[in-house]
Amino acid sequence: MSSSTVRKVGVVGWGAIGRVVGTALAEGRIAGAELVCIVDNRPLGEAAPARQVPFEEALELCDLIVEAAGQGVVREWGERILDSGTDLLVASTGALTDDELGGRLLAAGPGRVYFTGGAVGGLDLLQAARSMGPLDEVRLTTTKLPATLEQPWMDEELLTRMRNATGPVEIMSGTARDVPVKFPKSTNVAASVALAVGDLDTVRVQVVADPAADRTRHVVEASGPHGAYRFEVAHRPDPGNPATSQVVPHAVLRSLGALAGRTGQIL
Ligand SMILES: NC(=O)C1=CN([C@@H]2O[C@H](COP(=O)(O)OP(=O)(O)OC[C@H]3O[C@@H](n4cnc5c(N)ncnc54)[C@H](O)[C@@H]3O)[C@@H](O)[C@H]2O)C=CC1
Ligand SMILES: O=C([O-])CC(=O)C(=O)O
Repeated sequence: MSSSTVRKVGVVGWGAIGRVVGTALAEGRIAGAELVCIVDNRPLGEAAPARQVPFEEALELCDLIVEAAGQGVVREWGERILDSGTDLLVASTGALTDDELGGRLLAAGPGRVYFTGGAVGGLDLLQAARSMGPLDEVRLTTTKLPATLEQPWMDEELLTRMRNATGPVEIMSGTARDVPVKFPKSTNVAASVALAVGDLDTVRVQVVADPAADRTRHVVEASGPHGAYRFEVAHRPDPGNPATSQVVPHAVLRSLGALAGRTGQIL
């Protein structure tokens, strides 16, 4: 592949996802893509495999930015990235619960916006099913360790119930519009399912804290005029950041492989 076709990638967020993604890129493990720079709001020190740069500089250096930092970065920078002509691969899909932002990102350009499947599977099939007509019912149940679900808005009563739980405790139920706003680092999957089925309000989400959840579980159940679908995953959490499942950076790398033009894989 000539150097002009190699995607110049910047990783925003050097955490559980970004480190694995950036390291694989720096080691040349994704054909057609190279790591050019890293953006993070903390100093990274010398061990990072590429230069840490301010966001504005990343826009000049890269033609593809991987967001692995949080919903706030998508809100603050998404449109500017796309308007500069740089493509954007989003991990924090929960930012798209804001219809207005979603509309602006999808309309922005010349850069193009992509979403990784992240921690959840079956999105390709749900998109295919929805192309035949709207799904009637979609449910997501996410079960995680209680500590990964604690939020600043929770009152003492709820925190105590979660911390003292001896079995599963439902801590929120709502739609894919409501839930990712309340658990911004933990329920992006709800927004990803909604992106696939094309409707935030149809997706009913239940968030469960379970002290026995040594695996993070996402169960998607959907039905419509053309069939019924059920996908269940049970992921080992990242040891450094148990809110994120270990597989997520590898899902991002798979998305990057597709964007960089690798052949022979399932899209
Ligand atoms: N789509 C999916 O299935 C999943 C999506 N996510 C999303 O990915 C995000 C990142 O996940 P992790 O790597 O596990 O988080 P992490 O907390 O381990 O790392 C985030 C990194 O981003 C940096 N950061 C935060 N805000 C920033 C800003 N404004 N500017 C620059 N750097 C900033 C932090 O300093 C940190 O180094 C999560 O917040 C979540 O929104 C996480 C898991 C699954
Ligand atoms: O990693 C996971 O299993 C899911 C997650 O954190 C999210 O949806 O934000």
